[in-house]
Amino acid sequence: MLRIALTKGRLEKEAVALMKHAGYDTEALADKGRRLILPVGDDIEVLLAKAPDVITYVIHGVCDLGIVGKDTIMEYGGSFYEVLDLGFGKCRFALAVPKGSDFYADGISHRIASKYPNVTRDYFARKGMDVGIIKIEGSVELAPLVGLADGIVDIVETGTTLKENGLEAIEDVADLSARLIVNTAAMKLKYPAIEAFIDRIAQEVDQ
Ligand SMILES: Nc1ncnc2c1ncn2[C@@H]1O[C@H](COP(=O)(O)OP(=O)(O)OP(=O)(O)O)[C@@H](O)[C@H]1O
Ligand SMILES: O=P(O)(O)OC[C@H]1O[C@H](OP(=O)(O)OP(=O)(O)O)[C@H](O)[C@@H]1O
Repeated sequence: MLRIALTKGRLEKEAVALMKHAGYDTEALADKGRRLILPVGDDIEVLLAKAPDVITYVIHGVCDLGIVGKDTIMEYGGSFYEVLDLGFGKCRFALAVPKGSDFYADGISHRIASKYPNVTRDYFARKGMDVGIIKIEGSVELAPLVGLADGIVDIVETGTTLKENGLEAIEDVADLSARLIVNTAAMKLKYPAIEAFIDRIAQEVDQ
């Protein structure tokens, strides 16, 4: 039996579609109601969790595999194998500021709001810049609008949220997409089953 932690929300639908195209029986996932653990055929069960919790379940070994965004992997890290770029959930991390503002002008403070403080710290550390980081849980675009921050590091997909709130991306931080991760011990102990799953999914991703 393999147990897979799947990020619920935005990544869920495409992850389920990918498994279905790979030949897995995803009927229970399509009609899940409020259930959080769903069977996929006889040999797999899928657990639905918030993104950072997917990593927690995989690291602790209660799930063998996980499907999670690269954003979450970059922010939380941990010891696991990242085996496949699943090719959906494509977006990017960007640094965005109020349109027309000069973030790097002399005398400007560098307060950055983000749901991803570690990613933000690492990004500016690589530039040799010490910035103030304000952790925000969502709708991060609000922070510069009300003067809480000078800029944000956040996910950008279409750019609509930035545009409609008078912000502009000035630097790309990283390309993001959904990834398949594997618990390190499970990779050894359940290798044949895990390899078979990775192969079937990888074939679909390539197409
Ligand atoms: N605009 C977006 N475009 C593409 N992928 C996105 C976008 N926003 C988030 N994602 C991806 O989907 C994952 C889950 O995002 P989702 O918004 O469903 O959950 P969340 O970030 O935990 O927010 P919430 O608290 O609203 O559930 C993110 O970790 C990221 O990988
Ligand atoms: O470039 P866009 O296509 O506009 O997408 C980007 C938005 O999507 C995400 O927010 P989400 O809807 O998950 O809400 P949140 O801000 O509460 O996390 C992200 O944090 C941006 O706000």
